[in-house]
Amino acid sequence: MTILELQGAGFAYGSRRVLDDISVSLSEGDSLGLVGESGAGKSTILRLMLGLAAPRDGQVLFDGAPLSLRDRAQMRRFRASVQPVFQDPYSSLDPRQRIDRIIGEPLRSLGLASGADAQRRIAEALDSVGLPADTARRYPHEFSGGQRQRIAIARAVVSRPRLLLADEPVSALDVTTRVQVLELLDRLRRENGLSLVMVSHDLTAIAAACDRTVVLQNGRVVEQGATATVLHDPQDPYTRALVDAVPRLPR
Ligand SMILES: Nc1ncnc2c1ncn2[C@@H]1O[C@H](COP(=O)(O)OP(=O)(O)OP(=O)(O)O)[C@@H](O)[C@H]1O
Repeated sequence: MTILELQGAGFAYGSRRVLDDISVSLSEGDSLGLVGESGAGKSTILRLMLGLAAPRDGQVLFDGAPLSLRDRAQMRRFRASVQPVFQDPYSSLDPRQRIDRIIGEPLRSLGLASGADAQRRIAEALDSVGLPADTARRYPHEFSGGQRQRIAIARAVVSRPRLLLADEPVSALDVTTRVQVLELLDRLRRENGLSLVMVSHDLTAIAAACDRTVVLQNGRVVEQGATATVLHDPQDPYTRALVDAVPRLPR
């Protein structure tokens, strides 16, 4: 079943059009990479997919129904189902809050669990990202970048979402940690049937995490398909230039 779909979506900041006629859909278990040079519109697509902005043209469908930012019941289901993971695990975690409070935030704001039930779900989320239970009682500054990104991912999965939207989730991390966080995302997908949209400049990360890839140029889709095909047999000259800029792509 389709979880989230953009149908002919267009967007503009003021009079400046930045997206045109974008159609992409995510079903259970799908993983989709969004690539394209800086300014191509990747983050803006994530904003539409997260319900942080409404498209000027076309529509966003959630479980087959148009997403309405004013429909509170629908937005509550949407927020529990579709969760973001941000780029920078340093600035995305409030340094004054204990980890259990940070991870429990979606449970509180969505009214999903409280008290012992919430603590159980926080412990489960920590376990699912490979962090020990005592992490809950500590503060962000006690953790490395990779551990912080695991904490951010624990916060993203605590509401038991169906879809994660990740904007450059590994670009702030060193190479070894990158691989570990990509493996974690892959395991969460396999074990929990999670779907993933990932924006990245790093085509190696896209190749590791995403079955399908959409290539954007100036707010338009120039190519989309199976990641292996898009990266190893690009049809569009723009995609070819992106791929040629990477010294070695894994086969
Ligand atoms: N708040 C804003 N106000 C005005 N223009 C914006 C705003 N945010 C983004 N833009 C413009 O919209 C276009 C698309 O930006 P967007 O951030 O979606 O691209 P991107 O592909 O994610 O880029 P990057 O890889 O650099 O993050 C760019 O031309 C950008 O300058």
